[in-house]
Amino acid sequence: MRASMLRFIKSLTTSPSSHVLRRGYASEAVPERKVAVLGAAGGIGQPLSLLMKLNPLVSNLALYDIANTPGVAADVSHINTRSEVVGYASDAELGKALEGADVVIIPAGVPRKPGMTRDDLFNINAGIVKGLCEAIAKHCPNALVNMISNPVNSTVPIAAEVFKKAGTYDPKRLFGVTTLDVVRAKTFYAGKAMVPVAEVNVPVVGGHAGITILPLFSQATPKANLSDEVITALTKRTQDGGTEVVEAKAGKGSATLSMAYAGAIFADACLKGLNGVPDVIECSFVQSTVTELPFFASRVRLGKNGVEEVLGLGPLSDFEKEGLEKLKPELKSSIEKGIKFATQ
Ligand SMILES: NC(=O)C1=CN([C@@H]2O[C@H](COP(=O)(O)OP(=O)(O)OC[C@H]3O[C@@H](n4cnc5c(N)ncnc54)[C@H](O)[C@@H]3O)[C@@H](O)[C@H]2O)C=CC1
Ligand SMILES: O=C([O-])CC(=O)C(=O)O
Repeated sequence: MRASMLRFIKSLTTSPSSHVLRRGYASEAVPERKVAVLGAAGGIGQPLSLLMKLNPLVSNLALYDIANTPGVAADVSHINTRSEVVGYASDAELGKALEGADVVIIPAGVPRKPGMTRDDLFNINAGIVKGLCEAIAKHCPNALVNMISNPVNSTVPIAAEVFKKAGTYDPKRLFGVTTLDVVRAKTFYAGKAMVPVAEVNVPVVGGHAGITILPLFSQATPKANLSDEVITALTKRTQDGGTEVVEAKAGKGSATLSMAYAGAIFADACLKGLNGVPDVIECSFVQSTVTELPFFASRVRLGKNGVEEVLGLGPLSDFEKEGLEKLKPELKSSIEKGIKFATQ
């Protein structure tokens, strides 16, 4: 997945776009696909919009934000790639931004500052996500929704409840984006295992906050003989990856560039699935029966209707089994908090 993303970015800088459209994404003509980014002018939204503009699977790119959209949309629209770009700048234009969207990516909302948990964002972001999901239910109920706004462990259940209330809920079409956890786990593992990072695969399961993020390094490939101490340290660094960036940015927000990259990888996977590309698998926080919790992140096979199959956890080490039991109470309460907010 990552290799193909790098390939298409490289191809865009060396080839005319008509040429790019014929490259390896599908054997037949590439279908029209509309992607809407909600929160497009933000720290994540801007580089994510750029990356979606570079994606040859996108034919229409709708950029929506409540502030600074016209500048971002004008800027991105000058790039000579396939998609047509339209900016939507106010609540009144949200419906038009969403109409006909195949994939809606939501990085709208406030980011953390040092000392905050993701849950501290709940009071502001829950309301933002609820409003945006009500509009999605109305204007593009069949879209695949990629939820980036934190706390993901609660915003995904909020979205599900909003869609249930509107009568449009399809669990196959709602995704919490946890790809950044996978991106980090791959990078950190490659550094310790001394293997080429592009070849690394590591599933990350659970949720997207602190100890609810559970990287399964026992299943990492290429295999490496890492000590228990190193695995413990790698696990902690992956769980604290967001905080590492928040602290380094010292009050100027959280991960934006690596998140845009991760969001673009996940949206690309959704588009490939919609287009019928086989064996597209990514980790995501989805409605799940993998554990007793109603939502859980694990590997998911993507297809023409969104989630084709939620894959199981596979064999876990004792350390991972312990981590799984430890994360459940926190994840459960974050899920319940989201459901309560949306149903009250
Ligand atoms: N899932 C993940 O792995 C990650 C999630 N995040 C989360 O993504 C969210 C956004 O982060 P940043 O882009 O850094 O924040 P930011 O503050 O730079 O950008 C947020 C954007 O959302 C816009 N916005 C606010 N309310 C809106 C609404 N009702 N409709 C449309 N747009 C609206 C703002 O105008 C702003 O442009 C945060 O909640 C952050 O915690 C961040 C990194 C990783
Ligand atoms: O840590 C944060 O607040 C942002 C985030 O979710 C991440 O970087 O994983």
